[in-house]
Amino acid sequence: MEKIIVRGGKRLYGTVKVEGAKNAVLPVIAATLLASDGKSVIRDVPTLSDVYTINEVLRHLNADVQFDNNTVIVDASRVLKEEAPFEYVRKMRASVLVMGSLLARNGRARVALPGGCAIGSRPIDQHLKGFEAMGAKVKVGNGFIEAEVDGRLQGTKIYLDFPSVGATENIMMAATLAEGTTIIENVAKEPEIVDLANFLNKMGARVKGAGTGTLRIEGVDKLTGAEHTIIPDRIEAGTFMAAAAITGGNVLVRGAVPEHLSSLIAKMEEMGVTIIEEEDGIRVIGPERLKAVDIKTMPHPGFPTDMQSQMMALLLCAEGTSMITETVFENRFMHVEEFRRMNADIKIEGRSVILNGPSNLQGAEVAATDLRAAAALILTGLVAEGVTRVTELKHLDRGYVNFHEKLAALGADIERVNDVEESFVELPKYVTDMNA
Ligand SMILES: CC(=O)N[C@H]1[C@@H](OP(=O)(O)OP(=O)(O)OC[C@H]2O[C@@H](n3ccc(=O)[nH]c3=O)[C@H](O)[C@@H]2O)O[C@H](CO)[C@@H](O)[C@@H]1O
Ligand SMILES: C=C(OP(=O)(O)O)C(=O)O
Repeated sequence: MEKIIVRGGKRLYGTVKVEGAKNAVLPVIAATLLASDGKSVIRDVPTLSDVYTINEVLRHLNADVQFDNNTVIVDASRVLKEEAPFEYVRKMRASVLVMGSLLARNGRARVALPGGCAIGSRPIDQHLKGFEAMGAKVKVGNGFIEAEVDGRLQGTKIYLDFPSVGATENIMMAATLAEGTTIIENVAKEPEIVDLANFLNKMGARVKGAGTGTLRIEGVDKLTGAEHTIIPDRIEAGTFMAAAAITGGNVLVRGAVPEHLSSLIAKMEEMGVTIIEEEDGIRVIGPERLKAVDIKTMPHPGFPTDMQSQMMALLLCAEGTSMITETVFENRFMHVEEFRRMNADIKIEGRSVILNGPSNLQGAEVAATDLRAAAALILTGLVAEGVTRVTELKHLDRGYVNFHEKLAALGADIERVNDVEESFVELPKYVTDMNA
């Protein structure tokens, strides 16, 4: 079994470079399906398992996809198939993002129902409501969602019950080729939405209002492949900012965009962390003692749910009582039990978690429950007494490229091993004394 093994106690120093954003690149690759002409060239693509999965989905749909040197090249000009089967959607829920493009391009899409996952039930009713409002007939049965439209989708007005990131993206993609104008209200304002809109506009779409609460999309007849560079990953950046802060280190997170990270920066400053905006990134200097704060996750520009577990790791080390309230997903506290295995003083009360810090954290064998939990457990291992072993690394590989190598380059005592290769055998004290 693969594990990451961390020995706590090292402060982190140096510079770490942020990759392109996972949550931007997945919808952008899905959007390349809209181009009936020309190739799309997407740069700064991270080598994540999710990227390989979305590329496989596109290949299955009959697009030609190449991925080399952090660049994805897609030629979707051939006739596309219409079905994204369960084997892909099971691996990665974001596979559902091909639905809007397929429906707009083909008039028909058949995508396996995504189902729930470790962080919640995650329905897609808002995506489907949007497609229906644009004239599609949507049928759910036998584990699939089928959407079909006679002729073109029709521009219309859609109000989302919740500013869902995926629904905003899926409906926006579908609307680019609709007849007439689509106005979507109460949309998500995440930087990844803006990145997708910028890419669509380079393809010839007419999308206005990205980053605000209302999108206005004038449908066009045809889209063409375009070139685009993906924005830096604000969650990977935030995770390294947390790594610097938790170890009392001094790290420049190169490529981090301060405007994408305002809520995190504000909370970290409240905790006593020094944040310096430099020309090419954000420098984070951890204090000797972190202060307790309260956090509530919200849609952007609120505090991101994807940083909730990493902040929990940080707050375990803060002095005083903190409360974290999760409002975006109903079940994103699976990591709490794993923190408890590391001796964390933490309890769940409804949709909140109460932490009494600082906990006397101890290394333990823990399992990642989702990708951000994987990162958070590793962060905790950086400061826990003794050795922490983190398993279920398939989650980590969905969202982080070379995570342990980047931490090791900053001075962490960390390695990734297969069980049989594990080199951190705990030797009895008389042996280490003899070797000293
Ligand atoms: C690939 C990607 O970009 N993933 C991100 C995206 O996920 P995703 O796009 O799935 O997240 P959403 O914003 O859609 O979901 C937010 C909330 O809305 C609910 N909901 C959503 C759609 C819907 O039709 N009905 C409904 O009830 C969800 O169950 C959840 O409780 O945004 C989340 C919220 O910032 C992030 O945590 C994920 O990292
Ligand atoms: C929850 C996340 O991703 P996904 O929506 O792909 O599961 C995440 O990036 O933290």
